[in-house]
Amino acid sequence: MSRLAVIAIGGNSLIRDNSRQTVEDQYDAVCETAKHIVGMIEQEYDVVITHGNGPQVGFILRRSEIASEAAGMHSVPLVACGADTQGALGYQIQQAMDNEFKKRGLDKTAVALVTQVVVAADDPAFAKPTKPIGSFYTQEQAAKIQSAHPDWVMVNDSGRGYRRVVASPRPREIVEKNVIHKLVREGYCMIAVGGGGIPVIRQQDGSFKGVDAVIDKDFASSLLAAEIQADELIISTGVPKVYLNYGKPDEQALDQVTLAELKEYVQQNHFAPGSMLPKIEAVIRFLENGGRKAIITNPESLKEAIAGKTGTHIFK
Ligand SMILES: Nc1ncnc2c1ncn2[C@@H]1O[C@H](COP(=O)(O)OP(=O)(O)O)[C@@H](O)[C@H]1O
Ligand SMILES: NC(=O)OP(=O)(O)O
Repeated sequence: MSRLAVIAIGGNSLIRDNSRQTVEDQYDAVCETAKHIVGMIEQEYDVVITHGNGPQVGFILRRSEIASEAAGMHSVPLVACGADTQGALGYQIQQAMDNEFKKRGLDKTAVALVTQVVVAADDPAFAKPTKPIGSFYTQEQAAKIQSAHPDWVMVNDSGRGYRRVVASPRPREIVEKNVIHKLVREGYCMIAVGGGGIPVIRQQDGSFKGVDAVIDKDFASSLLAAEIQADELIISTGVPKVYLNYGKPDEQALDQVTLAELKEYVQQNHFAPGSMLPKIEAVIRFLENGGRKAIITNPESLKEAIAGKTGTHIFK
């Protein structure tokens, strides 16, 4: 049987730089990533692709707020903005994967599945926003925005600029996990848990209700990978490997690491909160919940990484 992998694509990795943020630019980046994932599928992998939406969900929310302020249009709740990103990015990934399958003569079909993820209504994250969304601002821009929008919470996002943050509760259950598992094992290339999943709470009568938040896609991907008993969790982001002393003169790439060593490095603060740290925590959760192997690398290194030639490989 093929190996089953959940592969998480970063929302930032689809926005290549601040001057290239159009929908067409994003599709180019998606096509580039799709080529690398199809290369992986050719190596006997069944794949569930998950993706981030941090930049995209923030753009949609801001557009809606501006239209509401300027033209009295109805505003769009954050949960609906997240659902919009699942559809729009899911469409792009599905089309790019299908086109690449055809180009290479592979009899495969990609399916983007709208995915809801259950969170706890009393998750403390609702009172303490931490998830960066939308554009990056300079310190001066951020100060101006903050005085115009006193209700916004803004943070410095890993030294890359200032961003608005929203609540990011912990994912607890993936509502559509069984259908994702069934379809991927039937040979479909699944695209699921987009943007970390649409956050919903389970009400007393058992019904679901959407809530305004953005779930971390690495945490949701880790949960999905554990729930469908994936062989590997692969996190595709902006760097080929994880580093100790990242960005410093004595930076050191990690090739193979055990779970115990990784936990040590977390204690030593090697991973930036809001960027690499959530990925590391997602890997730790996957390995503690029955997973055996995780890889962190960038899209262009995927094929080499699954062959063990690059990337950071983490084992139990
Ligand atoms: N220790 C580290 N090793 C490698 N990259 C790191 C480290 N600490 C922080 N980073 C940064 O984290 C980034 C990945 O986070 P981010 O861009 O938020 O993810 P995503 O691809 O999911 O959008 C890398 O591109 C790198 O700039
Ligand atoms: N939802 C989410 O985690 O998105 P990013 O990966 O783009 O931050």
